[in-house]
Amino acid sequence: MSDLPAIELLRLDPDMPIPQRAHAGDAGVDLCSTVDVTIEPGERTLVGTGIAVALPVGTVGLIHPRSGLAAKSGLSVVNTPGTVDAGYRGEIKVCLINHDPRTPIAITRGDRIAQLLVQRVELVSFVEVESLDETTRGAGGYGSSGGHASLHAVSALPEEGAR
Ligand SMILES: O=c1ccn([C@H]2C[C@H](O)[C@@H](COP(=O)(O)OP(=O)(O)OP(=O)(O)O)O2)c(=O)[nH]1
Ligand SMILES: [Mg+2]
Repeated sequence: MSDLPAIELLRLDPDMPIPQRAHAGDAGVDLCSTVDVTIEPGERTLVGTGIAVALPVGTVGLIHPRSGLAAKSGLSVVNTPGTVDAGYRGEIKVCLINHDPRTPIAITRGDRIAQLLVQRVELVSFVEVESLDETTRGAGGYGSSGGHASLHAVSALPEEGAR
């Protein structure tokens, strides 16, 4: 499926399964937690996956949340997507967060808690210049193109008495 050679993978925890695609052609392989842990609402925790890999230079591992768990329980990854550098040989860990405001999330050892994608990445260099070329966007960003009028956070509205 990929032009890249099979990626060397070490199981630091031999009980963990080799990360698998749920379906052929899926972008990510699922990563499992090595620990039992309960994450309280709004809390985060770093969990091990028992897996280490040797990614080829010119690729990056990206750790994404699983959408089903996100929708059902509010489980996500704090630094989504997590970046696994090609030179990293340590255990892949996942910084999980419970976004649900009320309900704790119980993780059991072996649960599939996140997914790892491997992508090619450009290892560009940078050159300092005096000015940049002109574009139609220019320095406009952070909403400069409009269209979010109805999406402002409630806290951004003026106080009741001030309206
Ligand atoms: O979700 C993640 C993110 C990172 N890592 C590992 C692999 C990665 O190569 C290393 C460093 O990650 P990153 O560069 O994002 O963190 P940093 O805070 O900049 O640490 P460092 O100073 O080690 O680069 O930590 C993980 O295991 N899981
Ligand atoms: Mg870094």
